[in-house]
Amino acid sequence: MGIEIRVEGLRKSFGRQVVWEDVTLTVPASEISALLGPSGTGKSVFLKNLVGLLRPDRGHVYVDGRDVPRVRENELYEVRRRFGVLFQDGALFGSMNIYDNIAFPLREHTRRTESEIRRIVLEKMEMVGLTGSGDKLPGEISGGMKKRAGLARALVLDPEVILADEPDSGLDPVRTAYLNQLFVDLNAETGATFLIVTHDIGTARVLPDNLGLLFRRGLVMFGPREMVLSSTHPAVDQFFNARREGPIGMAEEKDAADRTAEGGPPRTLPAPIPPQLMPSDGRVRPSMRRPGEWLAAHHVTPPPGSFVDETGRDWLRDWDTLTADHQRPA
Ligand SMILES: Nc1ncnc2c1ncn2[C@@H]1O[C@H](COP(=O)(O)OP(=O)(O)OP(=O)(O)O)[C@@H](O)[C@H]1O
Repeated sequence: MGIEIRVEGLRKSFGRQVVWEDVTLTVPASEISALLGPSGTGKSVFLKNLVGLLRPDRGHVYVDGRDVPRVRENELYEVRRRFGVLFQDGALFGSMNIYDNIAFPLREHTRRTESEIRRIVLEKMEMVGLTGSGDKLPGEISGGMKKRAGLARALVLDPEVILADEPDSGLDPVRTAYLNQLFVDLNAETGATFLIVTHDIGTARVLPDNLGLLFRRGLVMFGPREMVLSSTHPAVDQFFNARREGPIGMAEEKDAADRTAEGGPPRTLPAPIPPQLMPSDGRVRPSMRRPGEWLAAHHVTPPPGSFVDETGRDWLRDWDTLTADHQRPA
């Protein structure tokens, strides 16, 4: 099962450059959360602070009662064991085949026998769809396969939290859709907490239970997907609707406060909220909310056309029928 990560008043700078300050949020246990933000807003730095690879200037990161920035070096190892981290490029060892790459954390951090290791590695390879590719070197496989190999390696120690830094960067839309489905399926199967950094608004709109946006040295918003996708906050609306008008500029130095006035109010309605991805094996994830649940509870009207999928099915209206079908064994 997953664990929650509670972040309080976190600040990080490099020299005189403040990356972000006063970041406070709770990444809920066993849910899928995604963190977005313009380039350079410190998303990768944030993930590194969670696992103690970087130390914040101040603030707390509570993981199961331990405050990560303040644990001793030997305790840090215990904390890190609970995380599986998928780095941007998969971070595979180029000279090792895929099997040995995936087996690496087990050989390094456990006393398991080679036959136990083999069972675990083959199981994780099957989970990510890499069965039969164990003998290949990283240089011989595609970018998408490298990401899945990195994911399998992140899974071998059965982590309670999975952090993935731009797992979809460089992938075509079809591979991205498969990878997103894989995240949903893994979350349903393992119950781990997922925090995914992505630039892909398509991913952000359909994959997570919760969404966050980093901008202007802070966390602008973090909360349920429906809340963020229906928000009228200028930066949130601009980012998740990919608009030019709004406070976010071409480069960080153009992200000046007065851009809101410059851009003026958005001239078009926000995009409809799509239905969330469901596990492919017919399960319903515990954190999966009814479409429109958050909106109804907060008296927010969703943008027109929301919750209708590409086949024209209306998930808001027909949720009971659609999920009844979904849960019926094939
Ligand atoms: N070890 C470091 N030393 C100094 N500065 C750093 C270090 N790591 C990151 N930075 C700076 O911190 C800022 C945030 O970097 P980070 O990689 O977290 O951004 P990001 O939001 O993940 O960007 P992108 O979306 O482009 O990947 C950048 O200005 C970067 O140059």
